Amino acid sequence: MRIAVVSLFPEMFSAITEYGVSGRAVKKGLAEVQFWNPRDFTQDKHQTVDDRPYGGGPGMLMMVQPLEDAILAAKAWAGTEGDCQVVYLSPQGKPLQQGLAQGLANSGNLVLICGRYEGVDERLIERYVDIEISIGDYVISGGELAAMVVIDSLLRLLPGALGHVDSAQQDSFSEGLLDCPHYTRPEEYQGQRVPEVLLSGNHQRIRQWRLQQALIRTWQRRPDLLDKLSLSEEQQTLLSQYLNTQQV
Ligand SMILES: CN1CCN(C(=O)c2nonc2N)CC1
Repeated sequence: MRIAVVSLFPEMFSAITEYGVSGRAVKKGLAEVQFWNPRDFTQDKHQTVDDRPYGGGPGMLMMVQPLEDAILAAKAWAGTEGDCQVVYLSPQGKPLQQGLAQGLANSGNLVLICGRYEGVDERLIERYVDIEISIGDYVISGGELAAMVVIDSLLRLLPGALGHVDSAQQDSFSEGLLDCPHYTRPEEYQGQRVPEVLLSGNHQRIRQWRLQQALIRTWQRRPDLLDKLSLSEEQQTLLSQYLNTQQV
């Protein structure tokens, strides 16, 4: 998988290309990440990359010519092996959720456009962008952090990225549920013991306990997620067992 990033600050991306699960995925060659900086495509001695908005108002936009030339170069690289999707990160985009991350991980190559200043000319979005993606209903200083969140969320889903094939499956949201509680040594910490079932060695009981805890946590913290799910018979039984103890 090739991921082309168009950004004025490519150095920021070492946070995901050089550390942790995402860094190991890149090192293993599960994905190639390359960068195209619009500043390298400027044609003036000052290397200007911003421009004033028509209609006035505060702030600047990314200058069209350097950005477009960077996008074309990125597409040329990302598009050489099959088709590629062009993503623009913005608060106006489709909210990033686990299903979208999985879809991106299963898709072909990607071009990620990171806006700065007040954003980019709408005509470039119309001409080149296949999907706008938002990481949340808030405004950050540029598209780079959002692009890193998108890249990290999809890299960990690539086959071979995680040590244990089940890890991604057991993550929060993998079945539309929040994650269950986790425990490690010591067995007793300041008077609090690890739940006995986790010490039992009974894998079926442990699986069921973890699933029930995930259902309870989702019911308590994100009932909106439960509303979207059609629970399996086992999931319904496990949640009902808990709710019956709560006189809900
Ligand atoms: C131009 N620039 C504005 C700020 N920005 C975001 O707030 C954002 N991106 O993706 N999800 C978000 N929220 C990125 C693009």
